[in-house]
Amino acid sequence: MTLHAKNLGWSRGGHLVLDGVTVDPAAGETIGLLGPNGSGKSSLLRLLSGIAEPDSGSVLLDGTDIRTLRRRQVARRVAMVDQHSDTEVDITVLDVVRLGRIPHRGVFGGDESADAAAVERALEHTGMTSKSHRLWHTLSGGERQRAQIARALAQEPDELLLDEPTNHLDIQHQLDILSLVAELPLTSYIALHDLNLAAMFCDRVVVLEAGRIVAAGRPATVITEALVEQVYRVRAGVAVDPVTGYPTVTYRPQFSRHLADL
Ligand SMILES: Nc1ncnc2c1ncn2[C@@H]1O[C@H](COP(=O)(O)OP(=O)(O)OP(=O)(O)O)[C@@H](O)[C@H]1O
Repeated sequence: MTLHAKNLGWSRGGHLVLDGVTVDPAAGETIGLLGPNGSGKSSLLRLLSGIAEPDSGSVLLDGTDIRTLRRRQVARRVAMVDQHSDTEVDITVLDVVRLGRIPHRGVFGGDESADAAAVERALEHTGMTSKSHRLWHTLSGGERQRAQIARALAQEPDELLLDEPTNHLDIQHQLDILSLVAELPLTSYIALHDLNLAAMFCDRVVVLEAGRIVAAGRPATVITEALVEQVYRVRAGVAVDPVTGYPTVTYRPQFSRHLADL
């Protein structure tokens, strides 16, 4: 059940962006979306969030097509942090995180103590408590990213969609955010470029190439030298770390390409 992509097809500007994409996570799983630039990861997240509608196939939330659900019903269950989550308005971190509570407010308001507790937990989980009164424009890129993740966590979703959530974060915060997401009792889809982080934190990975799934399964099965070469056109060594058991990718210099140009 949970949030399920069923045979999704989506075209934009005469170009087939997603073609027959099916992903059916078990509740609580962390799904890594991998693939080169333009392979369709963000587009898949947009369809899963309901921001955009597929041309064919469907997105199912516990078996119900999300097109038949009200926006608020979806927003109470599904939170998204996209690559361009930003704000022009100069509000504080606390205000940004409080936005996550909007789907939980009814006509007569909401439960203020539940809202405050959810916001406090989200700030704490993302290490942003001490910065909660800072204005948005004073934050670094990584702090903004953590504030947006806090906003999504304050929403208390069952399903979390993250588009490259680590791209502005230092190593410590990359590991902190991904281990938090992996440990929370949420189903999450995370678009990632870092194959080693995907191997460490994802239960399953789905590899997209030109809008189609070319491999899917446990990271140790999917992340292989052959796959990295086929999908990313990069030579790499993949070894299983004897301590963690995770596959670890080491990239090889691409000298042959330069030599071929000489
Ligand atoms: N609205 C649109 N109009 C035209 N083309 C689009 C539109 N949205 C997406 N595309 C195209 O669809 C393809 C997939 O884009 P998408 O952003 O989903 O890829 P991605 O895997 O997330 O890439 P990246 O790693 O660069 O973020 C790209 O070729 C992109 O140019």
